[in-house]
Amino acid sequence: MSVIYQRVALIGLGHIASSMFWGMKASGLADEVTGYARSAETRETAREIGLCDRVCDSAADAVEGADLVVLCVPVGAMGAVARDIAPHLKPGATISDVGSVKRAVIEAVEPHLPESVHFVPAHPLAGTEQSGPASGFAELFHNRWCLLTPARADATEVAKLRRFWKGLGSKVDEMDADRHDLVLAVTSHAPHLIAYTMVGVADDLQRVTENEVIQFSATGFRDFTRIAASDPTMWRDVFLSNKDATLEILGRFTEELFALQRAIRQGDGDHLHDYFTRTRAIRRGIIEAGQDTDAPNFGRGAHSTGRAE
Ligand SMILES: NC(=O)c1ccc[n+]([C@@H]2O[C@H](COP(=O)([O-])OP(=O)(O)OC[C@H]3O[C@@H](n4cnc5c(N)ncnc54)[C@H](O)[C@@H]3O)[C@@H](O)[C@H]2O)c1
Ligand SMILES: O=C(O)C(=O)C[C@]1(C(=O)O)C=C[C@@H](O)C=C1
Repeated sequence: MSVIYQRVALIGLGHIASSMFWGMKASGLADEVTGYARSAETRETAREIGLCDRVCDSAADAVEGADLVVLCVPVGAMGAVARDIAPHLKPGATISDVGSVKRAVIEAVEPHLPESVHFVPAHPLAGTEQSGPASGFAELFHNRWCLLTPARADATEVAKLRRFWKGLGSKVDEMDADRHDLVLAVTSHAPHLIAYTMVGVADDLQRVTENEVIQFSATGFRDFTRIAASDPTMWRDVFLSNKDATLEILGRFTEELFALQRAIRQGDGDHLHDYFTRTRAIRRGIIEAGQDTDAPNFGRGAHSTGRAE
């Protein structure tokens, strides 16, 4: 891979930024990567582990001369960061972000940006329950989608950012920001809230059963505990920033849950069996379409229908 942006600035040096940095180094996508994080402790850790070619003590220094600036902070902090860096941006630079919500980020960031820069918000659909500067790894984005929701940019700059994310190993697509927020409310935000709730319920119960819940927890529940270990600041901001879509999905979820609850109470086995048959077919369809790269049989007889470039 050849260099796509001479200088890249990462603002916020946590899980996603560190994965981007190691990925850029592995693929040679940038000549120099500068970084800034708000806490002195994070900047110190970054220096110790060699995260970024240059760690700066201010966001202004980090973005000076950068061709690509990526905001990698919690969604609720994006607006304030954009306001702070705006006067220091290089004309012609592309500003992007990795926030899990797109409409709220566009509304918070765009008003601060000078006319002379491009703004191409992005969301890599990849991550783990880890956070912080030491948690990143170069392969995080491999074979994962990265969705771009261009706000103010010409086609050449959007295409350049597409190439950049492809260079990090992602499949890239474009989406309208509102559509993105609704889709992600279904596939990521509501499931996280459900995992948080289930682990909270188990914790309450544990006080009654003294450790049995965790000791004998099955694989499904362990997956819930992994998700529920995700960063509290990040997820607080996601729910507060994607309020309408999340509440819409949770409303539908609650209706379905009540229907299943009634079927159990009334002994309506047909309802339960039909429902589970439908959901099983959905999972199998995803695997057959080759869209679940984690599935044990991925790549065996699977064909891709993705629109990745
Ligand atoms: N973790 C995931 O699974 C995942 C996946 C895709 C997208 N995202 C999005 O990526 C962004 C970063 O998430 P992460 O997982 O890397 O979080 P993280 O907690 O690992 O890192 C966030 C970093 O931002 C810094 N920070 C916080 N407020 C700041 C501010 N005002 N100014 C400067 N730095 C500040 C923190 O010190 C930390 O270094 C979030 O917007 C999140 O929604 C996360
Ligand atoms: O695998 C996980 O731990 C994740 O939660 C990653 C995940 C997701 O829901 O898939 C979480 C939030 C992001 O915005 C993108 C990816």
